[in-house]
Amino acid sequence: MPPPPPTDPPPPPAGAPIESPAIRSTGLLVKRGGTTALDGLTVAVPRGQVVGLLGPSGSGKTTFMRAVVGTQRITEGTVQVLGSPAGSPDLRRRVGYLAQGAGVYDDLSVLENLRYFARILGAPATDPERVLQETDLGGQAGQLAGSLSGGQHRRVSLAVALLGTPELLILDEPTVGLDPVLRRDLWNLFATLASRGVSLLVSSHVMDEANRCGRILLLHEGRLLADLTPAELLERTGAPDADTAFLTLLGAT
Ligand SMILES: Nc1ncnc2c1ncn2[C@@H]1O[C@H](COP(=O)(O)OP(=O)(O)OP(=O)(O)O)[C@@H](O)[C@H]1O
Repeated sequence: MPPPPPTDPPPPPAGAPIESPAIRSTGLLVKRGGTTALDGLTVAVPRGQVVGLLGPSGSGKTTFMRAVVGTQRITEGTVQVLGSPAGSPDLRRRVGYLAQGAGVYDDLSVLENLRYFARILGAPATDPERVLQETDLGGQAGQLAGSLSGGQHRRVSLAVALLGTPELLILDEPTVGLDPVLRRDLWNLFATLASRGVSLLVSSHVMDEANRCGRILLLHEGRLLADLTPAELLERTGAPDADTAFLTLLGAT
């Protein structure tokens, strides 16, 4: 009998310590106004995977992402990103961030926007063309950003986040407003980037998208409800799909 073909190593079991994670937060407490947005969040995001950050509206996803990129004032705790404290100057070019409502210049064309941001980041001159193709915006290169559809506009912001080939991508709801074909294409792009070693943290409301992630972090009221693989999510809850599984977990708290 020939030996069985090599297979990928299995993902670490839930709760196993992760060596040298892309992101590690410890006891992260964030108060925004009178609200506790993150309530002592301790979590590790592994490298080289697509990690989904999921949870209901107001559960703290955006706040966590802001803490990771260093734009969120932290009340207590620490966040380490690629081995440095969040917000360190050396992380600026190593981390790409797609914020909710991320701004591009509406009075510049798509390509002009990308060239502008590439210059600021010191990205290679060939990068704008590359990210245009990756986000399927080649046909809109010369169009003013202000005249794009909502989904196209969102993809320009995503293209900006991809400039410079960052090691870590923080993408806050990148697939909002996109049709199913574009959503599928983007998740395929995320998987390709992860296979090249890029670490991705991707937030979503759409539980269905959990299935496209290597690992998922479920947030609820600023706390970590679960840290597991999509298969473990279904196994643990006995639910037929991610939506039902999440509702089951929420009901169990
Ligand atoms: N600028 C702010 N001032 C006060 N409270 C805020 C502010 N921004 C967010 N919050 C509160 O912090 C908590 C976490 O919000 P956050 O935006 O991180 O959640 P989210 O999971 O990203 O939600 P959504 O999916 O709706 O974007 C919520 O209770 C929210 O009301």
